[in-house]
Amino acid sequence: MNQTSTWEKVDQYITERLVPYDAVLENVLLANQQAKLPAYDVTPNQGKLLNLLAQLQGAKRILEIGTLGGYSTIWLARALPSGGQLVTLELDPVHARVATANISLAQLSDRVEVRVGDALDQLAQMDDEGVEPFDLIFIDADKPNNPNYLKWALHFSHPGTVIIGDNVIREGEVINENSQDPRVQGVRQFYDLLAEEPKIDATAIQTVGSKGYDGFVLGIVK
Ligand SMILES: C[S@@+](CC[C@H](N)C(=O)[O-])C[C@H]1O[C@@H](n2cnc3c(N)ncnc32)[C@H](O)[C@@H]1O
Repeated sequence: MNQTSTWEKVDQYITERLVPYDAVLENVLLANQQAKLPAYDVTPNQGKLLNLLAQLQGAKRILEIGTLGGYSTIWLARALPSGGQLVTLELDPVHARVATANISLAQLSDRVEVRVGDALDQLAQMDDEGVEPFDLIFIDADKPNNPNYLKWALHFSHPGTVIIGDNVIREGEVINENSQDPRVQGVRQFYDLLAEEPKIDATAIQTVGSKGYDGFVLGIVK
């Protein structure tokens, strides 16, 4: 048995025991498939981890960069207390439309705002609007922009804000300094920035993602 398949089998074992079947989330994935969205959503086990981290943090305000069909959005928004708010940023209007319908299906429209457009433009606009800091920020969009998203995440944070970044292992390619893949290089710069940034304390955990062996960066703003 190779390493990746062992990880996948263990992940399946954990999911079967600790992530109960959820009709809404299953329908969300079906709607994404029917709308031909790429299947880049977090896995059920990763979704549950996001939900638990938001609960552990007591997050009342969450920012997500990269919505797709809203699968991770729903996991995160379910952790919000009443009156809580989640803002999610998505470039593709088709993805945003599917996500909006899925969020409505999950009965979370009252607490989720889907903002359509390039995330860097949206973040600058949010700054102009004087949007308040967030308690938890999930970065999961175009990986070459991860260093820019981290800078914005720090800008929209307060001491104690949790910052999470997805796809930071990339089947182990992250350790290939000569990789020609701009996503790998974006993630490597993300690590470099985290390492040199005194405002954040971070590490990464290896998990199984939608495309196999992958992981999350987890950080807390000092
Ligand atoms: C990996 S998917 C997000 C998956 C989602 N977080 C989930 O787990 O269900 C990345 C999303 O980021 C969006 N995206 C890519 N570049 C973007 C950009 N510059 N600004 C905003 N969204 C972007 C893509 O269209 C895609 O829907």
